[in-house]
Amino acid sequence: MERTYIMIKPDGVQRNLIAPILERFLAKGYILRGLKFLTVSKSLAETHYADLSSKPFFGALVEYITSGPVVAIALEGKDVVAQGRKIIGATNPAASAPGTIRGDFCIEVGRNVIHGSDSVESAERELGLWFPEGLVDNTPVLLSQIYE
Ligand SMILES: Nc1ncnc2c1ncn2[C@@H]1O[C@H](COP(=O)(O)OP(=O)(O)OP(=O)(O)O)[C@@H](O)[C@H]1O
Repeated sequence: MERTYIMIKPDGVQRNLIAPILERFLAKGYILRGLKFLTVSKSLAETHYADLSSKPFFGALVEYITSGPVVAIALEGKDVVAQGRKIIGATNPAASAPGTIRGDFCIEVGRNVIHGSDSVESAERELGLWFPEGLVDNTPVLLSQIYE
């Protein structure tokens, strides 16, 4: 089944949003396949955001992501990449709908509390980067109550 990479950014961790953010994905029914609390090196941050290296905010973005520990999360589920992005909301919280994570928990684009892969291909690349050891086998016994 499809997988995605979600990351609670340093501001989300510092603002004690780990539990409420995780709750939204797990209550929905997505399966947890990886969970890690770690400090991010500059090189990992630069590799993760390599696509944005020419943007004027790249330096500030790397500084932000390395400013404190993050929570790295691997989730699995039907259409989890696109649905996960909906749960997260628009990149700029000013445009994120209420009810989304960014719409409910943050104000500025440079402090938008969470990351979610934007395509199945980026998800696989990012999961390889953040979980090089592989994911955890985790098949909930209640799977038939989530999927028909
Ligand atoms: N104009 C900007 N000014 C400052 N930071 C920005 C700006 N645009 C994007 N960012 C930061 O860079 C991150 C990556 O930007 P991207 O365009 O990939 O958005 P995204 O895919 O919604 O976000 P993410 O990759 O974090 O899920 C954003 O989440 C935000 O933290």
